[in-house]
Amino acid sequence: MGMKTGYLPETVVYQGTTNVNEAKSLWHWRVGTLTALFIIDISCASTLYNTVHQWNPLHADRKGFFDSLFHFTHDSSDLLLFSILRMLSLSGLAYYGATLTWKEAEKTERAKDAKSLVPSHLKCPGNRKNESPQINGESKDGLAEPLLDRREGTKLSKGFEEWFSGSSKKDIVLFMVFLLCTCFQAFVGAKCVGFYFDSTHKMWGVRGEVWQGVLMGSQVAWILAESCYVHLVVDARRILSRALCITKRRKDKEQQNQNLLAKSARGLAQAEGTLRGDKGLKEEADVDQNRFLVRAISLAREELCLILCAFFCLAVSSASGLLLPRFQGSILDHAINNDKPKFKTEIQLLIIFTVITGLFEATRNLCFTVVGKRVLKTLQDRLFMGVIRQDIAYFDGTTSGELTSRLTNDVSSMAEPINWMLSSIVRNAIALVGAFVLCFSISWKLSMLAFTTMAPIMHITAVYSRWSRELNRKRYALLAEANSAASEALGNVRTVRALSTEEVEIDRFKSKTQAAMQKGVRDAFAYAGAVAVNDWLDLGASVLILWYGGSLVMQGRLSAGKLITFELYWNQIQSAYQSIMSVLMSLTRAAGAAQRVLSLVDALPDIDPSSGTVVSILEGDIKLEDVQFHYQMRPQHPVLTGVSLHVGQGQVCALVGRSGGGKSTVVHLLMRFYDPTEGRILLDGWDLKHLNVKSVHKNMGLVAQDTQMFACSIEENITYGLPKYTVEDMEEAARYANAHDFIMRFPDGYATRVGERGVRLSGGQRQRIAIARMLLRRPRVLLLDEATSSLDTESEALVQQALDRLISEGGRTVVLVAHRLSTVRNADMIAVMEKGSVVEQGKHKELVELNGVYQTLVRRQLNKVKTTVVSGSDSDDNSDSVDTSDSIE
Ligand SMILES: Nc1ncnc2c1ncn2[C@@H]1O[C@H](COP(=O)(O)OP(=O)(O)OP(=O)(O)O)[C@@H](O)[C@H]1O
Repeated sequence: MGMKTGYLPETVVYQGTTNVNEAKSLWHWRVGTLTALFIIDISCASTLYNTVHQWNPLHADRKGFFDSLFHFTHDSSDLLLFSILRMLSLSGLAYYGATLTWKEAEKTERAKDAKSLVPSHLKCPGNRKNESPQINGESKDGLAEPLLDRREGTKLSKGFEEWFSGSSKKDIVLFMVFLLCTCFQAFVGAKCVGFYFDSTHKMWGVRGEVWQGVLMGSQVAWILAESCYVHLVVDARRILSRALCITKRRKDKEQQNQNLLAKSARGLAQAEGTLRGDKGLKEEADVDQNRFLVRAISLAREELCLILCAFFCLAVSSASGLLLPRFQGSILDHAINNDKPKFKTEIQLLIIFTVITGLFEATRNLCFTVVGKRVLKTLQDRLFMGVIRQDIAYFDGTTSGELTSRLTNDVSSMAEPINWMLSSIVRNAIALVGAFVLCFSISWKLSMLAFTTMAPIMHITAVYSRWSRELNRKRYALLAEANSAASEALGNVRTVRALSTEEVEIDRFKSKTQAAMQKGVRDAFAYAGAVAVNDWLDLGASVLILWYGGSLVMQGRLSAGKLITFELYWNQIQSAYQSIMSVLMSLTRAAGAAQRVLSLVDALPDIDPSSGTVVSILEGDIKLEDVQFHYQMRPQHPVLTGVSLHVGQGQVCALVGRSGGGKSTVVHLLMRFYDPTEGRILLDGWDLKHLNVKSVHKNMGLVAQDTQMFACSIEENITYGLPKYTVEDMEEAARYANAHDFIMRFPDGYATRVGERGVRLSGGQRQRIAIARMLLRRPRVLLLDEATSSLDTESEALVQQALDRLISEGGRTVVLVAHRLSTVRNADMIAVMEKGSVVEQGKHKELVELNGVYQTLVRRQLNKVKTTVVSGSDSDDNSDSVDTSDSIE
């Protein structure tokens, strides 16, 4: 089951419950549950009230403290009273939370309609044009209060803000509700086991016991219903904290609000580390432990044979394991009764079943561990596939450190619980249910009493899980930031050393790990607290069992062996429950990591490299029609504002202009790293958007400004991505790029390893290898983005020679971001770019005669050359990309 990943408006990241209808349906569902519970509760209590019963007559003569406390007569009016009290308090709180939820969610909904105020590229979904809400001031109905909500620093309506101000207040209320339910649970439990039904009224006796059972069962449900209240509050907050909303109407503040809204929207649109495609931000669906469980199971499905084998072993070991306490109890009974033959048989059976259990347990463990390891591998592969296919826009908004963290930390955190979850959950679930049934078969009253502690334990675990999930999500994000800081520092280690900023980098790294550690410690404290309270409750249950079970033994209504069997089953239930809980808790912890992993595994890129029409050979006719573009990380800064350009087949087009004019961006769009925001790019008359990117790239060669090398040999770098090649071809390409000679001077020749990102080569050498790589592919369209920028004058001349040769061969369309005037001068067409558009276009001579930007550009550079020659120093102004190393005259 995959998570849906849909587009979001650029302004808002919605997650989970986001609209009023959903909030209302949640509310209805939960209120329905509460009402049903209340009806069961009241009917049981009133039925018991009318049933002939009394406090256990065996205790009638006692006059201790507890006896006076629990000195019930025939009626159980106290039960009724408690039911009503509890129902009123819990429902009242839930209702209050829900009412606020509605109000605020409706405000949010209305606020979304205010999108007409937002600039078109920052619009929210939904539209009701007849309202013009504002951020500050009063609404036309005078009801709404300032309501501009961001992830942090939420500014909500007064009542709601007050309600949520100080989470301690909320926690106290929740704790009180929990306490109320728990106390009542204990009270009803103690009272019910003490009921004695008049045996002369047989019908009443049976019914009474049934109602008694249902009433005690409903207690468990009641305590869990407390979570209803928590959910209402949490959902309300989620709705509010995830919506960007405005609610007011006041004309004189419209402009201010627009700016504020656009600013907030930009904040979200440019947020780093968020999932984005070429078309904008994407929704990362929440992964809670249930979803995680489902995904884990679907991942493990591929190992069906091993899993089936493991389940078979599990079934055998669980069944024989469940019988062990029975043997242990009856061995004790036979020992007490001095029944030697039966004693011997039972001992033999115990040994046989112990051996069987151990054997199948070990096999089960082995199978599940192997499955776990395979799942980890599948997950790692899928994540890497998911990451590498993302749009370039996604990589603009993230760091390699963050991605490495996902590939390492997050994947192993996610896979770790899967490892033992498979083996643990099912085994313990079987043990839990089996022991539960067997406990009831021994004594239902004893079971009822013992289970009164179950609901509080479940509640505490659930509260901790909720809290811990959020905390761990933040912890993993901090770890990713630490990773990012480390890889950035290590990637730029020369700059760090040159500027002696080691301490700065260490502090940066430490601050992240420290924050992550603090969150981990908080989690450890909370975990220890939850475990401690659960252990106490557990011990309390054991005391109850021994107290009530012991009195049953003393009355002769239960054998000592059965009491021991019960105790053993109870321990089994406890340990099975705790194991399940610790798996669920680790699932909770891992859910944060899972969200980060699965969001990427599921996210499909907007520009899918393998879809679209496949072209085998491109002619090389390029047309840009009114192309507009802005980068997502800077949506307010249009880079191309309407570029129209036609480069015919076999033509050479030089893009020149000031730095930042958008020349490289044109090259990026031609490579389809991004799609234009408006306008079209046509290749041989085909809209580039409809062509298969992979097939287009086979026909295109790009040499970019920043040469990218892999940490392998020179040969592997030159032939990168080619399934077949001959050494002759490779050497020819290297010769063409004037790289062969320097390569052969290395002792290992083409086998020389270049180090990470080619650090063992000079910039010029790297660039020549990149050119050789491109030449070997013999592309129909060459894109040269300042391909010789890192070369010294001598090697630049050599490389330029190679490029000129290639260009002069003809038949290839070349788009080059100009670096040398000689190349520019010879180009079939020169396009001068300024502020995102082509301001002049033509041949060198025509442009010089035009006396416009091009001429100014050239003239300024000529002056610069003269100044440099006169002063004998280099100019530090590199802002123009037409080099002056050649004279144009
Ligand atoms: N990935 C990116 N995200 C956001 N903005 C970007 C990105 N890449 C480039 N820009 C911005 O886009 C504008 C155009 O950049 P571009 O690299 O196309 O200019 P250029 O004309 O090639 O400059 P130069 O001659 O210096 O290489 C610049 O203002 C730059 O800051």
